[in-house]
Amino acid sequence: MTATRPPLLEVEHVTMRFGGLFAVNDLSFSAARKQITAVIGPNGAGKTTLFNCITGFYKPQVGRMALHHDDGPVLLERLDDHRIASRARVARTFQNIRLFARMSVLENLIVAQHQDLMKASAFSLAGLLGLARYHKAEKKALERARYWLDKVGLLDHADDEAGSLPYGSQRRLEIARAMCTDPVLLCLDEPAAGLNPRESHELNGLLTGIRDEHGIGLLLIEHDMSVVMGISDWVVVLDYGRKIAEDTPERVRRDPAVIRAYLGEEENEDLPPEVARDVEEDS
Ligand SMILES: Nc1ncnc2c1ncn2[C@@H]1O[C@H](COP(=O)(O)OP(=O)(O)OP(=O)(O)O)[C@@H](O)[C@H]1O
Repeated sequence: MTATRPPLLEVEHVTMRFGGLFAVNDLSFSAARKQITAVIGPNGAGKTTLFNCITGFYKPQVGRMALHHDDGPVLLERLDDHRIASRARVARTFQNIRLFARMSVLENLIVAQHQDLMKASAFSLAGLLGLARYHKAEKKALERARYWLDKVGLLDHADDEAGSLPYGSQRRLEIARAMCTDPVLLCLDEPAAGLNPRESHELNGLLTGIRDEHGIGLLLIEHDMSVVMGISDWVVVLDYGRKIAEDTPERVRRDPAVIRAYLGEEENEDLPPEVARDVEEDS
């Protein structure tokens, strides 16, 4: 008999309080390998706080977050953010782009691999002595950077200043930078924010490509429902820090609790367009 493999990420009873406010309240869900799991919910529902817990920026007061590698689980709540990136191999992008604006596009991707390069250089010694293993690591870092620049369509801009790129390209560069750290879980905080419909469509292709070709898990916070409904395999819905639904995109958008959370006491115009269309069709 073969034991069932656990999901990639298991979040169990996570609670994060700020004073008396429960930003995330007794939240449990899991995210699978080779799948895109979206976390959605109205403003203030607790999505970013959840990401901050998973990536070590916050320590939840209660709960367990296990990332299952082939050699066993890593408990994220026990690690600081650097170890979560390097040991657990969780990468993230931010709601507000955080690139090194004055560095070149390529340099941003090399800096992201700083950890590997430092190790290979024995913390500068091997680099200073010109040892082969450092050159090998340096070559690998460059190859990886070029691979991801090609994937996000920025190879021709490798030498441009990152801050000079159009907004949509900076978003793609952030994703490339996160992928250069070779994660098993990629957390994306509103990657489609500020993108036009064409860029949003391209983003969908990039993210499904990462899922299908690289076999990692993606955790996605997104308000753009065309992205959520178009590419997610599973959707977790938060409201006031609590999980109110989790299901496939098709079922979640018809869920009365989800519709109510987005509607509040207001009229349909507050609904994401994809959900509003379903409500109209159903009525
Ligand atoms: N550092 C903090 N200190 C105090 N309260 C906070 C802090 N961070 C978040 N909150 C509160 O926690 C709640 C959840 O916020 P969070 O940013 O996680 O929501 P969100 O779902 O990501 O919202 P949005 O979609 O607007 O980005 C909100 O009421 C917010 O004001």
